[in-house]
Amino acid sequence: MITVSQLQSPVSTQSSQTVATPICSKNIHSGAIAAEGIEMTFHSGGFGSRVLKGIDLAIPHGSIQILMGPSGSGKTTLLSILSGLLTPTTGRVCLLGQNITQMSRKQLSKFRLDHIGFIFQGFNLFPALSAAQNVEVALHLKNIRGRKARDRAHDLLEQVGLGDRVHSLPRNLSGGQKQRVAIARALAGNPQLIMADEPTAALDSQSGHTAIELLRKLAKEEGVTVLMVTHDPRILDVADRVVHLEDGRLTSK
Ligand SMILES: Nc1ncnc2c1ncn2[C@@H]1O[C@H](COP(=O)(O)OP(=O)(O)OP(=O)(O)O)[C@@H](O)[C@H]1O
Repeated sequence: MITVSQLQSPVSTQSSQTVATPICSKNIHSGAIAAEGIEMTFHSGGFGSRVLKGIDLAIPHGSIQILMGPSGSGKTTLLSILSGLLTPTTGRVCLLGQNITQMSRKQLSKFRLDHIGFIFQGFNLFPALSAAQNVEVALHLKNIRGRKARDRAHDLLEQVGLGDRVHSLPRNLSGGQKQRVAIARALAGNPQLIMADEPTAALDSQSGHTAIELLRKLAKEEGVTVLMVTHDPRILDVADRVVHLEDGRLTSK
């Protein structure tokens, strides 16, 4: 599992970027998310554990893709590699036509901030900040401040069904409500890609439905590409494709 603190490395949006951004070749990588020959081996105590054994994946813009598989099969590892949080042992990942595997750390941090919304487990909200302020933090990272940030945060919380809880502190919210604040925060920067690890796991039936409908709308009406790990059967109805990770390889069923 990945925590939000790993996702939110502080990034200066003002940095002067002089290094050219690595571009992917058009023939293979015209979709939103593409991966080629991804392998991942973890080393510990002198042993190597080969978790991913050659993953190829192409996900079109505006689609909802689900990644399933048994516990320990490498779903979180793959999602982390596809979102640039982990570097694969071999292979390359192209997001929105850019080769993230060749990016410098600085380029990658900026790319994630500009283009990816993360909804991962362990929502890690700032305990002293209200729901709205937690969302505003994500907007500040994108240089959206003041009234504009407040209005947008309230609007996002409204969309996830928390319009009446904008001033609540995390300790006064249920697990499902906190998860919805985390979803609102992930959407704050209008990301083109959403990477989610069990986004509806903590949600009751009504909240789960609201979150799923929101993701569906983002994909179908705004062309956002959603890749998520989930076991939630409710999401299968809105998915364009479900891929299964088994024994280090992907199968499409
Ligand atoms: N940083 C790491 N170092 C060593 N091994 C790791 C590391 N991260 C993951 N693993 C191992 O890789 C395998 C896949 O882990 P991963 O968390 O990706 O699986 P998962 O399918 O997401 O599991 P779950 O559904 O239980 O969350 C596991 O055997 C895990 O122990």
